[in-house]
Amino acid sequence: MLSDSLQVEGLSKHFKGTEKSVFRDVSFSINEGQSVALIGANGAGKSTLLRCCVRLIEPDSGKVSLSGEDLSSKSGRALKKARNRVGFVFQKHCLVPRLSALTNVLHGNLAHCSGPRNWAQSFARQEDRQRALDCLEQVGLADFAYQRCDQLSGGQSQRVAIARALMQEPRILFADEPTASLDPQSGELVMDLFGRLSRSRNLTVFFVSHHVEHALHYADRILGLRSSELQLDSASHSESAASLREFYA
Ligand SMILES: Nc1ncnc2c1ncn2[C@@H]1O[C@H](COP(=O)(O)OP(=O)(O)OP(=O)(O)O)[C@@H](O)[C@H]1O
Repeated sequence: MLSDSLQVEGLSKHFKGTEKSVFRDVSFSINEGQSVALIGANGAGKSTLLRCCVRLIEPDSGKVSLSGEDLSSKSGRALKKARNRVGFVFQKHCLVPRLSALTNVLHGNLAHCSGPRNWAQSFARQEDRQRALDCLEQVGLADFAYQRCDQLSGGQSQRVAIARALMQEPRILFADEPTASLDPQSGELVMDLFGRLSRSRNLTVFFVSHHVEHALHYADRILGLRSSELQLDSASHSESAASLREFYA
């Protein structure tokens, strides 16, 4: 499986009409197959940074590259194509509730399709349906393929959202507080899944979390945003729950 590295150089963002910059001059890089956690207090700028990395939010300055390919200079179709290499999992899983798990996962393939957007409902090719079933199998939900998503629990829904991201065949996965709405056990399941995917597919994973234990256990490296700066970039084995909690003080 191909995976991407991420290089971020001197990224800054200031929203118009607000007093101070969300972050200034942030630089870091993530190697292929690495799992990296981003921590920081509420409002520190974690979601904004994640989105600026793929220009879902436009940074004011700085450069972002995927495996050395500069995203900052791209626009239109070229930017969309590069972005298709990035899978996104959000805190709110954004599934279509009345559709089955399988159809929602098939939507992950839309980025690679040129035909009409409603094809996924009934005209998916057999090989795509099989691939979607395989993605559901990987997240342990093969038996729920034909269940409507509004009949799934929060943890199951989040795993469908991960299967949808996998359907896109991403080379790097961004996850923004993927366990925020889950109970501790479902949260562990989802994080275990990221760990497994990172190892088995050599998938690069960049996730935001408020759980210092998740950051310590599931990430190779931990980044921390505070006072508009990247103040922590450290191997997780050099940190402890106490040292990370201090970061929130
Ligand atoms: N579109 C926007 N316009 C103006 N300000 C914004 C916008 N989006 C975010 N902000 C501000 O930028 C700051 C960082 O927000 P962001 O959501 O990135 O923080 P966060 O670290 O992800 O927070 P949380 O842990 O609460 O999810 C906040 O002060 C927020 O109010």
